[in-house]
Amino acid sequence: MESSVGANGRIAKISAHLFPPNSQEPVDNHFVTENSKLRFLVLKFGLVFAVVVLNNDVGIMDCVKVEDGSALSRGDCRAKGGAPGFKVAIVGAAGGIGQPLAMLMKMNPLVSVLHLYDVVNAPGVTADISHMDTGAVVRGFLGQPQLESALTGIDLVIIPAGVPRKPGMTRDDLFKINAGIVRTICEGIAKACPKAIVNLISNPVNSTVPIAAEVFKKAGTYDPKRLLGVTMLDVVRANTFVAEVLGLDPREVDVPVVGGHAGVTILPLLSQVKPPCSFTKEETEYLTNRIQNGGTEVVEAKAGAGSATLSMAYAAVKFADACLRGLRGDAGVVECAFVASEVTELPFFATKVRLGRGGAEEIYQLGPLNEYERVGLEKAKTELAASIQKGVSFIKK
Ligand SMILES: NC(=O)C1=CN([C@@H]2O[C@H](COP(=O)(O)OP(=O)(O)OC[C@H]3O[C@@H](n4cnc5c(N)ncnc54)[C@H](O)[C@@H]3O)[C@@H](O)[C@H]2O)C=CC1
Ligand SMILES: O=C([O-])CC(=O)C(=O)O
Repeated sequence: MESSVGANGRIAKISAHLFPPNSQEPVDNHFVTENSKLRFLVLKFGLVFAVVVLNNDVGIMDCVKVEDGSALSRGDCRAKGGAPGFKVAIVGAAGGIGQPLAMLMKMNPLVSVLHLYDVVNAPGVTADISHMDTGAVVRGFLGQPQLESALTGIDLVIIPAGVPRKPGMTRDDLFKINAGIVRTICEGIAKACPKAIVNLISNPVNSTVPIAAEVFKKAGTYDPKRLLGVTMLDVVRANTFVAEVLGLDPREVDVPVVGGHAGVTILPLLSQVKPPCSFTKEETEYLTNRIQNGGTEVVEAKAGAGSATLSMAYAAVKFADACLRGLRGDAGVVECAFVASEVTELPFFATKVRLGRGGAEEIYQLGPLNEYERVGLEKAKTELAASIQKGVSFIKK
């Protein structure tokens, strides 16, 4: 491929490899797409960007591939001076959750490479996020043909892909559309990054996690420790609402939330709140209802414009960061997640888990429950059993 800025040897080399012929290999800091018009625009954008960046000796282009296949210079796939880190992919990166999540992950010092994949609008989000002067190198991927490239070599995949609720809908009403989306993405993960940790956000989580597990089992890649349904938003809400009642800073409050991620399956264990405290019956009922219906509260307030996105992006980053610290080998990283479990008779259940190099390395028991929580647990299990079975049957049918 000829370049109009061929006078500069370095740029000529870059331009020759922006879109390697017949290559599935994504090119760093460029949007990879099948659309030739878009390719041309992106190529132009990439060249202009390369000129600016190289002239200013800024590290973000340090990883552009050159003829001999090695990195152009200096950074080996991370921004100049950037600490070694993990490769993270966001699938559904152009969505309401995906965009702020991409922004926050670009700010995370544990991330060295950030892949942004979506079936629409990924070029704009990628260009936008890539201008942030933080360490992670950003690459964008658009559409199904790019899914495998987006996932290759990835350590942690975060999935906020799929449709959100509108007022009057339950999370289960999303199953029809989101089940197929999650299946396709998980087939891609099984092929391209079978050892990655997966953070699954797409609803209904109580069914999509079993779907993902069945896809991985079929592919022979299933490692139950590496598949985590994200229930962090329930914990974030519980901490906030409990702190309000207690008159504390929410950062000082820790509420375990177990079960699943829909209605009565969301079971806050108010008897185990830290710092130790007690609630009246009225407070317990108010808090339990508010935590269980936090998602609906946002759906109704947004009045048709979707569900929680900003608080979810915050919660997703909090959880992803915990997973990355676990991967790094940090001790004592404990968060709640919906995982394969033997804590109850159900095959999946959300509890506190210890995150380590292998994912959810230890799954904690429920601990002592009071009578109110024991009744709640039975209700949660009944609904959860049906949602789990629905997910399993979707793949096994
Ligand atoms: N686990 C949790 O606590 C929460 C889960 N959610 C769920 O997260 C999901 C996403 O919510 P929003 O970001 O608000 O929705 P959104 O509609 O704003 O964004 C979804 C994104 O997914 C993309 N997408 C659709 N099909 C795809 C595919 N096959 N591959 C990759 N990307 C695809 C869309 O193009 C869109 O950009 C919903 O299912 C929602 O219910 C939302 C809030 C909390
Ligand atoms: O309520 C929804 O549909 C989105 C969600 O899962 C939440 O906000 O907890």
